[in-house]
Amino acid sequence: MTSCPKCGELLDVTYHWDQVPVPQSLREFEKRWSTRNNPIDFSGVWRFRELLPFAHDDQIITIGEGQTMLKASASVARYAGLNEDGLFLQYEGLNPSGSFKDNGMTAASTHAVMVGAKVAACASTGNTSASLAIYSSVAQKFKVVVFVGSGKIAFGKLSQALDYGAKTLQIQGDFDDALARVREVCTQEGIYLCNSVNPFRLEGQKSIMFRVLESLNWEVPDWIVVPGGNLGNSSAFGKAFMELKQLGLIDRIPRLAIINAQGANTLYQLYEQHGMRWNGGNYDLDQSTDFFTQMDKENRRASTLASAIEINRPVNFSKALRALDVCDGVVREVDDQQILDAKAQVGAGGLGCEPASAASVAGAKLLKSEGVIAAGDRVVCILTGHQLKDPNATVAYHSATDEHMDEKLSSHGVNTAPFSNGPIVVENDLDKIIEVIRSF
Ligand SMILES: Cc1ncc(COP(=O)(O)O)c(C=O)c1O
Ligand SMILES: N[C@@H](CCOP(=O)(O)O)C(=O)O
Repeated sequence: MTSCPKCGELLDVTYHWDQVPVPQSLREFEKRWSTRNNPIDFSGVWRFRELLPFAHDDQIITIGEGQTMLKASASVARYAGLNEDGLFLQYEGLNPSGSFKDNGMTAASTHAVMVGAKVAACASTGNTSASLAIYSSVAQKFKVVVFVGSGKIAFGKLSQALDYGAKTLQIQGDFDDALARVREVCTQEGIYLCNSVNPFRLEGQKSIMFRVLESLNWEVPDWIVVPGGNLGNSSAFGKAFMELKQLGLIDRIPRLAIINAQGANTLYQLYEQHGMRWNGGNYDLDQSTDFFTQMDKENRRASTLASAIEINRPVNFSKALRALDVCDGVVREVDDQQILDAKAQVGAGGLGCEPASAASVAGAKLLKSEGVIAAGDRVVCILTGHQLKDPNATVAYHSATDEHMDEKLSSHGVNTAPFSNGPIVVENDLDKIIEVIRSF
């Protein structure tokens, strides 16, 4: 069960903190750096286990997730208009399945096995399914069924789920349809659901913020900027900071910027345009209900090249409102042109990422241009997924010219490729090749 049978709201994990041996200072977690030969201490999630204390050590299923890094990028900072030492990229593409989802899936898989699940399922635009499938293939404790919308998954991601042995159901419709359906199926069949409706998954995703703080020598940055899709990450980040503050482990909370793609901007519309707020959970439900009724009436579908955030009905909507409240947050939308341009800058300026991830950098640039982020702020952009996840979008961007744009790009409003770095066709002739190389 992932939601309250009475009100339908998603469940949340809460702890009796007074019964948990929480360290007095975050620095105490550094002790685990020297015991990294223990798999639980090696994990970038479970080495913070006192902050997600729902499993015993011997129950934890880990495959070395969370060995990720925070890296300053001067060139991406310049692109965003920030001071050269002020922009950091939290690179979650280093996870075993290549996206941030592994932080959550180690926790969800652990809980699935704790409750004796034999089958787990998810709907996915690709990364959730890749992550769930790899945990199942390593743990060998439960089978996996994945629901994907037709034509809505990048091949890099689909190939992972297939290879890791998940059964994949391609159903008519998009991610929102697939998620609604898998929720029904899981309830009816008693299957363990691993989307971000699962509160234990979000417990694991809190650790991304613990590692950001750790990399900044436990100093709180000014901003966390994250792409917003189903809003699991933003919800988890808000919970992480809320709990750290309650526990007295940090003295201030960074501001949170959630960046929607323009073609999938439900949160942006409801938060920034309709002024919806958390208000202790007593937000005006009617306002969102009307919004979604209208969405259904018009059969309004999410549409963006950043397929991982092509989501119109974010299930964690209400938890994200809480996160925005905790973190004095803002929401912005960026279009596909801004996303792909930012992606090319991230690629050329360190690490690389998939399209959805680059929404964070595009969003930071936008917020700086609006004066919401100041040039001297310390800004952490979350790069949620590996560069190899969606090669089609990348190659299309780099091969496009102003005269000749890829059809799919232009149908999504991407009409120029200012940072294009496409292959140069050159005759297989030594002199000609050298001439080209010398011209760089
Ligand atoms: C690469 C990538 N970035 C961002 C997101 C959006 O994250 P969230 O759903 O937690 O908002 C997803 C999937 O949801 C994703 O796969
Ligand atoms: N981008 C996601 C969409 C599903 O989100 P989830 O966080 O609810 O699992 C994916 O990779 O499938």
